[in-house]
Amino acid sequence: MSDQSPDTLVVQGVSKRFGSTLAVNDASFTVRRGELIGIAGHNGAGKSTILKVVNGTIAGDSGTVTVNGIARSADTTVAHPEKLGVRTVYQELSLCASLRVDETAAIFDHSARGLSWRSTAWHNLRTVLDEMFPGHGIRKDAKISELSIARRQMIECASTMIDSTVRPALVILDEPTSSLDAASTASFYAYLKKRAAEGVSVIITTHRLHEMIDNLSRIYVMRDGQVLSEQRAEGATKESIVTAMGLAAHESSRVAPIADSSTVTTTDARPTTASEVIVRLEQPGDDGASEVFEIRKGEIIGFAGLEGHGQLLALEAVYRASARRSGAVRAPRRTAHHAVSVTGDSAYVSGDRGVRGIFPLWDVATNISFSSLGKLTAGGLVKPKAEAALVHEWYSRLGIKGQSTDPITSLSGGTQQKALMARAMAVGSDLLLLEDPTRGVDQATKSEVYELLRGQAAEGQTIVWYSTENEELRNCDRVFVFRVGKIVATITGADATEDAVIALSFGGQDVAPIDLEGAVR
Ligand SMILES: Nc1ncnc2c1ncn2[C@@H]1O[C@H](COP(=O)(O)OP(=O)(O)OP(=O)(O)O)[C@@H](O)[C@H]1O
Repeated sequence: MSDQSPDTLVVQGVSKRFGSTLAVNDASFTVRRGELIGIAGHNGAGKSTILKVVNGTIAGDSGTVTVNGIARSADTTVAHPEKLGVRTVYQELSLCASLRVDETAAIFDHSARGLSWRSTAWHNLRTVLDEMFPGHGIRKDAKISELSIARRQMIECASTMIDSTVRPALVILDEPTSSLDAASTASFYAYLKKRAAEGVSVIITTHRLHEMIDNLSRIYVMRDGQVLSEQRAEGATKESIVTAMGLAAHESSRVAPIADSSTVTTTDARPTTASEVIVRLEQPGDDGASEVFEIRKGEIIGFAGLEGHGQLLALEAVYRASARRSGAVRAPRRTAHHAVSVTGDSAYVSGDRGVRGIFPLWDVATNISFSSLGKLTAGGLVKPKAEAALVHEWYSRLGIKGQSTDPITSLSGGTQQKALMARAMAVGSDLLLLEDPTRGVDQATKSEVYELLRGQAAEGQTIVWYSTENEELRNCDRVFVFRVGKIVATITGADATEDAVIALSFGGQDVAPIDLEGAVR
């Protein structure tokens, strides 16, 4: 890039307060033309807030924001940031559930006019989607409500790059890959690098720190509202970023040593103990005989694979097959690929916290205690002290910050996720079913969550854990890898490296387009 080009973004001295919370404190940073930069920080550090002040969605209290040489006071909002070439993907996805994909595309694409507006908009969106996420499998007539969270995330990301009436100059991506698998994430960053070379500037926040290090040029680190340091991505390490965030730079102690993927064992990864079988998944084998996969009491099992290959369908089937009471058994549940039976009750942490997770009108405490009210009740009335004690316990176990009487929506995204984890873990069910449970959660808390899960498992709770973050699968005892709806490999957690999981997901061959989950989630 020419040194003569003006910086795409200059943020100077921006502050923003919500009541007693100083969310952003005198923050300054710069993004040059064609740069991919990251903003890292602990949950609640102020990342989403500063980005909303930059795009003018919310008014700051002080400071200035200069986009492409045009300065404005940070205390003014902007009605149409896209007219300034500023596009944003928010952490909480914002697509309208009742629209079709092509109708959704037209909202972002102001060049889609006239009788053929739908097809113009779809053509422009699909052009980006095909390059950003090859094999995305998204149809123009699908309703947004029918799409998985990963596919909605893909649509939001692609929509920022459509060359509409005003070309994108600054693209702001708040946790854009939090539901994407490794293959989609890799193609996404390859696309961003190409657009950056054409002059588009990009700001990304993510708690997947290795993504920042591998793909961006500079990383700003926020801590308690302040932009405290800047690191060149080349040379930065996870530890250097976590330390700058002010978090203990401890990796999970039990994470297994990285195995050589050539030695991955796929045939003999059976549970080592002979404890009670809690989940039984049966699927037809290639030779017509059925294959049975058992999950035993106290095991941590990962469900892995490329997005949309049946992991979530299986996880939901396990949930639906579980009983209302601990220890009870229900009739097996049949899906297209599996017959599932479960002994005992379960609690489920949804990966789609905006739609299937939080109760947005309730306070934090009620969001946490809701699923445990049965054990907090006497004579039909909730015991306030017992409820407060439960909320207090989980606040401290997961390091939740913020008043428990505040609306859940006033918490940062990662902190809301912690509240959802607390809700499910507090139930004390036989089975804990996790769908990308650490989505948006910072590195230090992740390590604590991993430890908590191991503690729960040691006490006899069985955990089934779907994750798009292959790195965290190493915390599992065993990992089931799915391809085209079926379990194709079972490996030990120690063998579950990113390379091994990807290799098994593809199975050394082209897999069918990812379209198993889309129509049902
Ligand atoms: N609308 C709001 N009302 C009240 N407080 C808010 C509001 N939005 C954000 N906050 C507070 O501002 C602080 C910064 O939140 P922000 O969402 O910017 O953090 P973040 O760095 O993006 O966190 P995360 O990594 O969890 O997404 C938090 O303490 C949060 O509770």
